[in-house]
Amino acid sequence: MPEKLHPKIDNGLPRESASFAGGTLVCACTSKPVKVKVKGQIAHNHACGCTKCWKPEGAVFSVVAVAGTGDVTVTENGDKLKVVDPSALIQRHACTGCGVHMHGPVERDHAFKGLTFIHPERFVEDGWSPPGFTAFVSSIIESGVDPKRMDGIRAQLKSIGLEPYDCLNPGLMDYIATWTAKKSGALPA
Ligand SMILES: N[C@@H](CCC(=O)N[C@@H](CS)C(=O)NCC(=O)O)C(=O)O
Ligand SMILES: [Zn+2]
Ligand SMILES: [Zn+2]
Repeated sequence: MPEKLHPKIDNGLPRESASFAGGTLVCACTSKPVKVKVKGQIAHNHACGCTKCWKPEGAVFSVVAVAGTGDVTVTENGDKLKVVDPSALIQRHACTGCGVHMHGPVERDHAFKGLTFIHPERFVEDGWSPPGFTAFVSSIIESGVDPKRMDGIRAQLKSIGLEPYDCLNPGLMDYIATWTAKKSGALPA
């Protein structure tokens, strides 16, 4: 019996459209929903098993991607947003009505500064770039997943083409390490 991991990955991955030029993220409130406009295609979309990213009801993983912070604008009912954890790297702005995280800019001095994390399943439009890997897989245990299920979950992720990693994928880990090395002087800036 396959595990239910996330509604957007359990029944085939969403299809990217070359004509997708951005769209509107909408929260789950039936009245006065928060709306966030994103310009252009998203990048580095992936499933994330960490405890901090917003997941829909019943999902084991979140689906999360980035856009340039300058391309992300709250357009409606932004007064409902509140930062979940002001001390976190990602400033996750959650809707106080429904709990959906609507945008999460990185403003601190970090390799990801200038990027905003978003949950593309909240786009009204189709055509956004699908997830390409899975991050923080071991972290699902912190949400209460029995460690005995891990082999099966990792095998399932591989079978759907979302290679499981226990941190980020090698490309992003190398990117962060390069930024850190340039900052410390271990590599030339
Ligand atoms: N094991 C931890 C991992 C948390 C974590 O490091 N999450 C990653 C992936 S979203 C991150 O970049 N966090 C930065 C932040 O939460 O601001 C958990 O599940 O809570
Ligand atoms: Zn809401
Ligand atoms: Zn996460």
